[in-house]
Amino acid sequence: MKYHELTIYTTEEAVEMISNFLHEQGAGGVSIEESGSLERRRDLSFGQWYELPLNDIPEGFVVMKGYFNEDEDMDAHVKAVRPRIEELRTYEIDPGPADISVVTVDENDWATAWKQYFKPIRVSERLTIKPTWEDYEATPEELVIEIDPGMAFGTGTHPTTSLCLRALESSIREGDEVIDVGTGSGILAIGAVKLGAARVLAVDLDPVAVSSAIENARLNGLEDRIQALQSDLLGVLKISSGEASSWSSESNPIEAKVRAELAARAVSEPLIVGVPCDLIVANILAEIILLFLDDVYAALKPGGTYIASGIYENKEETVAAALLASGFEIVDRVREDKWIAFVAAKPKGEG
Ligand SMILES: C[S@@+](CC[C@H](N)C(=O)[O-])C[C@H]1O[C@@H](n2cnc3c(N)ncnc32)[C@H](O)[C@@H]1O
Repeated sequence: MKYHELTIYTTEEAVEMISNFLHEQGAGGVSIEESGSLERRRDLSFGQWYELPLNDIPEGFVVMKGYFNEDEDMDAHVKAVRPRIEELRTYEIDPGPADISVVTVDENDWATAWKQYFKPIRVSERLTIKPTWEDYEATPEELVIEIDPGMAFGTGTHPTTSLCLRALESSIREGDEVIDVGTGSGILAIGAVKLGAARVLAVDLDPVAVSSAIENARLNGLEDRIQALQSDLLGVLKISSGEASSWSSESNPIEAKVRAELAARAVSEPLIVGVPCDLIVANILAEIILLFLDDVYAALKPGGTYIASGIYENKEETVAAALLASGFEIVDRVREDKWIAFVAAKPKGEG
């Protein structure tokens, strides 16, 4: 299968806006190559992210790539995006040269090109992430997460992921039942079990991520303790409890599909995590975190922990206020680069 790759040469200050434009045009993923950086930053809503070699992009500039399906009308997308980028200048955001080009790439090249830059990495005191294709000799106290993220987000080297893994390391108690929302490659679910969780329900809206999480759970020998399902946020809990009042199959086709699947497998595959559970972790965008705080609160036991990541510094106070308004206590804020993860607790004695 082939993809169109739309490339825009622009500035760091315009990145967030242009990324939104590309998503609004229907890009399935966006990658960002920065000056002197080893990283492509994460896609802002879909979750694609991978590493690149050092490059010669000047300081302050970036190369963004939006990925579109083969059958998309790329001329129309370029026509739609170009004036919106130019309009940024009227808001005193400088998009730089904003050159746009389109090439068609083979999915296989795209899906595997990053692999050579993904190496074993120690992300916390005890956890090391190891690509499945690399040799690595772990020390006895190290917990190794084997990962082949494929097309799903979650190599563990992105700050939003490593913040979650560190927060999990300090929060998980032996035998905890955990839900991982937006599991991507399943990296946090696997990390949670390695750190002592009894079982993890791992959900993602993207079926590619669900398959990747299932495969990675298997690679780590944890298929009995990690259940990966497609779900829009915590929608799967409502389906399994038979409570479907807040949405209908017409308005949410994914949930309709999941409901049908669960109904078909209801006897053979009930949810492996009891709700309310001990800990929920979500590494998704701040905007999405804000959408389902009440559902997270309801799905946690009193005294339970919520680790919320994927929050860029400009959204820190909005998320903090929303957590408090939903009834959570903020236990900790951890940061890396300009990303923040919150560790919050549902107060003991709350129903
Ligand atoms: C930033 S990635 C996190 C992946 C992994 N948990 C990690 O920490 O590296 C965010 C993930 O959330 C998923 N996602 C986005 N919106 C979602 C939604 N409404 N419901 C469930 N998952 C969603 C994306 O498909 C993506 O896999």
